[in-house]
Amino acid sequence: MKSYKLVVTGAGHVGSYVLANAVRMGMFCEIAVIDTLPGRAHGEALDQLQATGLPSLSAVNVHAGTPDDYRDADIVICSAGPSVIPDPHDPSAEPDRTLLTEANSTVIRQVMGDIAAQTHDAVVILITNPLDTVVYIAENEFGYPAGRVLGTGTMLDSARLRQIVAGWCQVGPSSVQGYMMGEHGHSAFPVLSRLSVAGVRWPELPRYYPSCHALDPEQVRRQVVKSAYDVFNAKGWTNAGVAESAVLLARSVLLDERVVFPVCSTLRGEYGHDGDVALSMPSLIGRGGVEARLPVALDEWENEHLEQTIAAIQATMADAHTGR
Ligand SMILES: NC(=O)c1ccc[n+]([C@@H]2O[C@H](COP(=O)([O-])OP(=O)(O)OC[C@H]3O[C@@H](n4cnc5c(N)ncnc54)[C@H](O)[C@@H]3O)[C@@H](O)[C@H]2O)c1
Repeated sequence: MKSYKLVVTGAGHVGSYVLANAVRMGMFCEIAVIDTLPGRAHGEALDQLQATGLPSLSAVNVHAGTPDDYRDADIVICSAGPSVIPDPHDPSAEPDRTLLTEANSTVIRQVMGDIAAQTHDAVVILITNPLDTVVYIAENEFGYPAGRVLGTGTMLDSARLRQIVAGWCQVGPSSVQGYMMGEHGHSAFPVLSRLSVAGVRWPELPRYYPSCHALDPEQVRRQVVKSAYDVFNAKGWTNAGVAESAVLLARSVLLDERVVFPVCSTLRGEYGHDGDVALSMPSLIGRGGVEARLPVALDEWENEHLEQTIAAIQATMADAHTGR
């Protein structure tokens, strides 16, 4: 029977949560943890290893790793590199993730170089921001096979959207189908033309769910984008939603689930773009990573926002000296 190995690269607020969720998922027999901060990978790995002494967890060989661990990895989840930090003088500030472009384009080039030197088989799931530019660099600068590099992208933004709509309708979030597209950042937009609550489309929601008032798309968009900063400004970082997204993606790959998630990858002809931008859109996830992108037709407002988000991502890509 095949036993699966995960490498978690970057074991800060996000990576340590990924590690905890991955241990609890019970699908990996080995997890290697890599971090440049002395002691961090060892400490996080040892902490999780000790937790496996409890009967609720399966036995997992969790240990500090080196780049050699990429060689036989099935999955790599990377959250290496700094995050933006709250402004102590402005508790409602929304610092743009693109502030990280210079630092994290260097980090991803180093990490992806290490991965590509050891394997072209592992599916690499990226979290590091600015996510879309980081994915573009990793996918296009290292000769890695198509589909095997992806970013959690707007999976997290989409979870926030569904949770917010569920609150408006007073239903459980699993009754909401819908997603955000574009940049994992300020220019992400909701695809309301495709959103439904158990089949009831967006314009009809107030009729069936009186607590849900008609809102224009821009208000929805702003609320979802702001919701990230509600967490960020309160606790200093975000980690729960993105860690769950990454581990869910890992499971979908390992089980070849062929489920559709809004993840980030480089467009190859979709929406008239071929190899010049990476963004999140509905994508089929299976054993090969991103097995297909599904370019759903968008309405006029959504198409305008698609162009705006592409322009925003390409500006960041230019700052990172990548792209065409
Ligand atoms: N995509 C998303 O939805 C999402 C959500 C939250 C955070 N993030 C991003 O994830 C990243 C990590 O966030 P965090 O809050 O965990 O930050 P953090 O500062 O707590 O942790 C980052 C870790 O990366 C390590 N690191 C730095 N360079 C490294 C390298 N070259 N190799 C290995 N490890 C390295 C650091 O030592 C640190 O432990 C940030 O870029 C953040 O913006 C993305």
